[in-house]
Amino acid sequence: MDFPFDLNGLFPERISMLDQNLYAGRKTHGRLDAQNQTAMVIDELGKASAKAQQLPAPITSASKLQSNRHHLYLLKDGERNGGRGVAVGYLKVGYKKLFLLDQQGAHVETEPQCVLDFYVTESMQRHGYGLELFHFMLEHKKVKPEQMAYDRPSSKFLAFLEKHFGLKHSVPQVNNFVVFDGFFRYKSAVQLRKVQPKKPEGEIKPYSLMEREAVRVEQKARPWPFVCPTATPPSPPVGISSQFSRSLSVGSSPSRTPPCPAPIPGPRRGITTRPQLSDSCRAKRTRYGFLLSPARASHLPLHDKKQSGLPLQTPLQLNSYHSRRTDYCHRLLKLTKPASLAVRYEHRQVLS
Ligand SMILES: CC(=O)SCCNC(=O)CCNC(=O)[C@H](O)C(C)(C)COP(=O)(O)OP(=O)(O)OC[C@H]1O[C@@H](n2cnc3c(N)ncnc32)[C@H](O)[C@@H]1OP(=O)(O)O
Repeated sequence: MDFPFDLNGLFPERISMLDQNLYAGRKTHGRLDAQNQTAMVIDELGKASAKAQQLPAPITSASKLQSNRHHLYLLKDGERNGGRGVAVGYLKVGYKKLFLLDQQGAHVETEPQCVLDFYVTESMQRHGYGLELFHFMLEHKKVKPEQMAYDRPSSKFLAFLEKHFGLKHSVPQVNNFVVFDGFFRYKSAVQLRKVQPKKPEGEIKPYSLMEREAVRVEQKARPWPFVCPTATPPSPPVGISSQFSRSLSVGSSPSRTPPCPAPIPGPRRGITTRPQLSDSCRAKRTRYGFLLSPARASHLPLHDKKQSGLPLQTPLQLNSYHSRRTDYCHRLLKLTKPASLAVRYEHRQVLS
C-alpha cells in the first residue's frame, strides 16, 4: 500500500513497533505531521484488514492504538514506490484477561499475550511477509506461538499457524479466543490462576474482552424491543475451513452474521425454563447463560436471586437484547455485582 509521502522517513526500520505514541523513529518524535502520517498509514491498513476479514468496521486504527496498551508491528518495503516505500502489513498484539478452559475443562484465569489483528496487503500475501512479522514479534516479546491466544483467527491465519508453527490442535473454549495444545504448560508466561469452583459470585470474571465483538455491536445498534419473527439461536462454530467461522471455541462463537435475538417471553429452540425458579425470577436458561426477563429483574432483589434456584457460580450473561437497554443493565447491576456477570465485550461498554 503506497502513500503520498515518504514512508522511509516515517519508519526508519523495516519493521517498526508502534504504541500509543504513534512514533516509530527518534527523528520524527514529537513531530505532529509525522504522527498524522503514521495515523493515516495505520488507519488505511486497518480498513483493508477489516475488509479482508469481512468485519463491519476496523478493529485497528490510530485512535484505538492510542487508547489501548497494544503494540503494532508495521512492516514496510522501503524499495518500492520509487524509493518512498510501501506499507506491507501489520501485526497487533496485546495482553488480555481471559477466562479459559484448560484440557480438563477447568476454568482458569489467564492474561496471555494475544494476537489481536494481523494483515498483509492482498497482493503481497503468501510471500513470507506474514512470517517475517510474526517472527519479529515473537523475538521482540520473547514468547512462543503456543503461549499466545488468538482472537478469532481467520482460516488463513489458522493455515498460517499450522504451516509455520505446527499449531493444529486447539483447546476448546467458550469464548472466541483460540489457544493451542501447550498453552497451559507455560504457567508463568500466561499467569494461570485456577478459579475456585465455589467462588463468591462477585469474583467471577468475564470470559473475554473482544474488540471484534465491539465493532459489530457499534455497527448494528437496534431499537428496543427487538422483535425478530424468524429468530433462531446463533449457530455453533462450523469447521475451520469456513470463512465465517472465526474460532475453534465450543459454544458461543458468533458467526459473522449477527445472531437475531428472540422476543423475550415465548418459547424457542434451545431455551428451557427452570420450573423451580420462584415467580419473581423468571429466568430462562440458554446455552449462553441465564436470561432474566427485564420486567421481572427490575423487581428482583438479590436474595430472591439466591432463592430462585440459580446456581450462583453460574455466571449470568447479558444477551444482545438486554445489553441495548442501558437502564435494564443498571437495574440488573443493582441486583448483582458487575464482576459476577459473564458479559460479552459489547455489553461491558454499557456496564462500565
Ligand atoms: C487474530 C487475527 O488477526 S485473525 C485475522 C488474520 N488476518 C487475515 O485473515 C487477513 C487476510 N490474510 C492475511 O493478511 C495474510 O494471509 C496473513 C496475515 C494471515 C498471513 O500473511 P502471509 O504474508 O500471507 O503469510 P506467509 O506468506 O508468511 O505464509 C503463507 C501461509 O499462510 C497461509 N495462508 C496465507 N494466505 C492464505 C490463503 N489465502 N489461503 C489459505 N492459507 C493462506 C498458508 O498456510 C500459507 O502457506 P502456503 O502458501 O504454503 O499455503
